[in-house]
Amino acid sequence: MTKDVEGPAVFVSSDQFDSERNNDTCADGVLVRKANKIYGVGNSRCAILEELNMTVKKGTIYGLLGASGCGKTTLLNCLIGRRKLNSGNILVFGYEPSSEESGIPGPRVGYMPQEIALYGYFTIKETLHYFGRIYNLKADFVNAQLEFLTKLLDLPPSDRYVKTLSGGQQRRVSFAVALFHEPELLILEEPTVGVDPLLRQSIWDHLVRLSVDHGRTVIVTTHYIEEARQANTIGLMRSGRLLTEDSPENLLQKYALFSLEDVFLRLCTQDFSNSQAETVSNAETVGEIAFAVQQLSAGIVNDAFERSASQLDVSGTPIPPICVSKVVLNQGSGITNVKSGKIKKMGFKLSVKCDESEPVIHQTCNTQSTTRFFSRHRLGALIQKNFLHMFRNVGLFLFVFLLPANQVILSCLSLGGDLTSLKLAIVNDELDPTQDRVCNYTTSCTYSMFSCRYLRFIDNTTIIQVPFRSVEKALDATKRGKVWGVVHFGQDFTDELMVRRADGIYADNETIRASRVAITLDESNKQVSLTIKRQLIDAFGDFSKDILAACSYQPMAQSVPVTFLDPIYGEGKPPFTDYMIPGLILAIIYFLALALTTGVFLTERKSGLFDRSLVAGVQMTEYMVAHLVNQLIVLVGQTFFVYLFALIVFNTACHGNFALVVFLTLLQGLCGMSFGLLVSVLCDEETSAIQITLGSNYTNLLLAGMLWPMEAMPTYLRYLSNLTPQTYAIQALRNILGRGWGIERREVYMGIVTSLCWIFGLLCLSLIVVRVRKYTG
Ligand SMILES: Nc1ncnc2c1ncn2[C@@H]1O[C@H](COP(=O)(O)OP(=O)(O)OP(=O)(O)O)[C@@H](O)[C@H]1O
Repeated sequence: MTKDVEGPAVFVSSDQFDSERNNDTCADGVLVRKANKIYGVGNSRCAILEELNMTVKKGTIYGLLGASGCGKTTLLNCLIGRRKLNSGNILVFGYEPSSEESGIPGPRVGYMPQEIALYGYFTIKETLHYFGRIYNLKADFVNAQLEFLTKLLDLPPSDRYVKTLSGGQQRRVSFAVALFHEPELLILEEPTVGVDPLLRQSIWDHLVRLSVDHGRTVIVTTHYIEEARQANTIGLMRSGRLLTEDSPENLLQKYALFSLEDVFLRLCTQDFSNSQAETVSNAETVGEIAFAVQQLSAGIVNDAFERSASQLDVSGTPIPPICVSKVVLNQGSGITNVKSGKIKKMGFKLSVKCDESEPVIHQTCNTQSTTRFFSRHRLGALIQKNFLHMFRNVGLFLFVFLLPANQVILSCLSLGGDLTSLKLAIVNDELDPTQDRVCNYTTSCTYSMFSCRYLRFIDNTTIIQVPFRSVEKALDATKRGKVWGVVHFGQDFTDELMVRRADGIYADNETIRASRVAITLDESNKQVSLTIKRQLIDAFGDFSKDILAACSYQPMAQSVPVTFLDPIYGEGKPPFTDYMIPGLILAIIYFLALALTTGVFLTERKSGLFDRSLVAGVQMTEYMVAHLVNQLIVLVGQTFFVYLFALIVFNTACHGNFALVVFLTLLQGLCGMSFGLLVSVLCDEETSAIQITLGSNYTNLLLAGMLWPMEAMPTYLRYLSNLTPQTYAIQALRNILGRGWGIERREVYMGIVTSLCWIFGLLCLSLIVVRVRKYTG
C-alpha cells in the first residue's frame, strides 16, 4: 500500500468499506428535511434550526458556510447522531442517524469537531492506533495511513506527544483522525484553520480526490468562504436556515458577482430585508408595530448580519424557494405518499431524486455496517486509554492510589488519641512549711497530707500540675489561658475528709465543703475538660483504694457501687479512631471515586473527546464499563493501602469477615463513581460540578454519622440521614469491624442493599439525563 501525496492519487481504501462503496444501489447522500432544533426547556427554549432543508449528493463535497452561531455545528451534530431534531427528518445514506442499521455514529463517518478533541498524553501514533482499535483496523493499515497522512498533512514525528504540539499541528492531527479510516462520510469543521495556504490547497486537493476517485461524501464548514469554491455544492446558512444551496459556479452566475463572499452578503441582505418586513407585518397592534420599527432602526439584528452589515448591498433579489419534503413510502408493492413528519425507518431506505427534492423510500439496502452494542476491541481501546492516562500522569497516579491511605494515616495519628500535657493550676492550702506541713511521700496507713497523696495518682502525661500560691492568681492564669483550670485543697483537707468519712451520712455542710477537692475548669473545650474530669475522678478512686489497702481494709469498700464488667463488644477504653475509621474510610473512597469520575468524564466531554469517541461508534455502555474496570482496579489498590494502614499499622479492630469489609468498601467506591457519572452528565462546567460534589460530600459527612453518633441528631434528621448513600454502609462497616456481625444481620445487609440500590439508581438516572439532553441540550 503506497501513498503518494505529490503525484496522482493512489489512495487505497480499507477492505471493510469497499463492499459498501461499490454497492451502487446505495447512491443517496445526506438529506435533511424541515429540520427544527430547539435548545433548552421552558423559558430558556431557543430555536436554532428552523425548517431547514439540505441535500448532499453522495460522492460530492458540500461546503456549509454561515456566520458564527448560525447553527452549523448543531446541524452537523444532528447528522452524526449526537443530537436529535425536535421535528423533521435526517437521512444519511438512506438511514436515520443513530438507527441500528445506519452505522452512524460508527466507522462510516469521520468527524473532525471544532475543538481539538485529542488526548494530550498520547503520541500522534498512539492517537491513530487508539482510533484504529475503536474501528477495529489492522495495525498495518493504521501504520500505512499514518505514513501517508504524515506526508499529506505535514505532521510532526509520530512519537511526539499531542500536548507538546502547536495548535495548528494539533488541528492537523485531529484532521488525520477523521480521515485515516477512510469513512464514507467526512464531516469536517473548519479543517483548514491555522494552516498555511500551500497545505490548505493540498488538503482540498485530497478532499477532491476522495470525493471524485473514491466516492466519499464530504461536508465541510469553513470561515474562508473563497476556498469553498472547490466544493461541488455550497450551502449558505443564516439564523438556522439555508438561504441557498447550489454549485459555486451557479451562485456566481446567478447573482452576477465575482466572489462567494459577495454572494453571501447579498443573500444576507435580502434575508435581513425580508425579516424586517416580516417583523413589522407580524406586529398586530400599533404599539407592537412601533416597537418593531424602533428595534429595527436601533440596529437590533442578528449577529451574523452585524458582522457584515456595513458592507451590505441592499438591492433585492428573491430568495430561492426552499424544497419541501414529501416522501414516498415504498414497502413491498404498496406506495404511500407521506407528508413531512417523523419517518419510522426500520427496514426502509430513503433515496433522493435530487433535482426534484422528492425523497423516496426503497427496501433496505443490506450493506450498512451496524455498530454493535458491545465490542471487545472498543472496550480494549478504552481501557488501555484510561490506564495510559493514569500512568502517564504521575501526579494523578499518586493522588488516586495513595491519598486514601494518606488520609487514614493522618486521621489515625491526629484523631481520637489521648490528650497530653494539659496544664492545671494546683492551689494547696494544706501545705505550710512554717508549721512543718510539707508533702511526704509515704505509702503507709498514715492519715496526713491527703492532698499530696491524692495528687500523686494524677497521670503526669495527661496533666501537668502547676503550683500556685493563691486561688486568685490561679483563676487569673486560667482566664488568660495559661492553665485549663484550678484544683484547690482547703487548709484542713485531710482532717475534714477523715471527719466526713467517720460521720458518713451525718456529715454536715461545713465538713463537706472543707473536705472537697474544689475544681474550677475552663470548659471552652469539651474534650479537654472531659479528659481532666475523668483523670481527676479516676485519680481519686485510685487514691482511695491505696489508703484502704494500706490500712488493711477492703480497697473497693469506699468506691462508687457502679461496676462495669467485661464488655460484650470492644475494649474497656475503646480508642475514638475505632469509631471514626469506618466512616472515614468509606467517605474517602466514595469521594475520590466521585471526584475522579466527574473529572475524567467532564474533561472528556468539554474537550470534545467524548463526542468524538461516540461518533466513532463507542457506546455509552462501553465507556461506562471501561471506566468501571479502571475504577475497580483503582479501588482495589486504594482499599489495600487503606486497610493495610488502618488494621495492621494502627491496629484498628476487625472482628468480622474481612472479605465483607472489602466488598462493602468497593461497593461504596462504585457508588461514588455512579454519582460522579451523574454529575458529569448533568453539569457543563467544572464550577457547578465542584459545587455539587463538595456540597453533597459535606452533607454526607454530617448526616451519615461519620463524625458523631446519629443518636445525637434530632429524630427528624435521623430519618433524613437514611437518604444519604453512605449512612447504612457506614453503620454496616462499624458493625462488621467492631461487633463482628455477618451478612445475616439486617444492620449489615442493609449497607450492601442500599449501596447496590444507589449504584443502580444513579446509573439509570445518568442514562436518562444523557437521553434527555440529546433532545434539549
Ligand atoms: N447545548 C446548547 N445549549 C444551548 N444553546 C446552544 C447549545 N449549543 C449551541 N447553542 C447555541 O446555538 C447557537 C448555534 O450554535 P452552533 O454551535 O451550532 O453555531 P455554529 O454555526 O456552529 O457557530 P460557530 O461557527 O461559531 O461554531 C448558538 O447561539 C449557540 O450559543
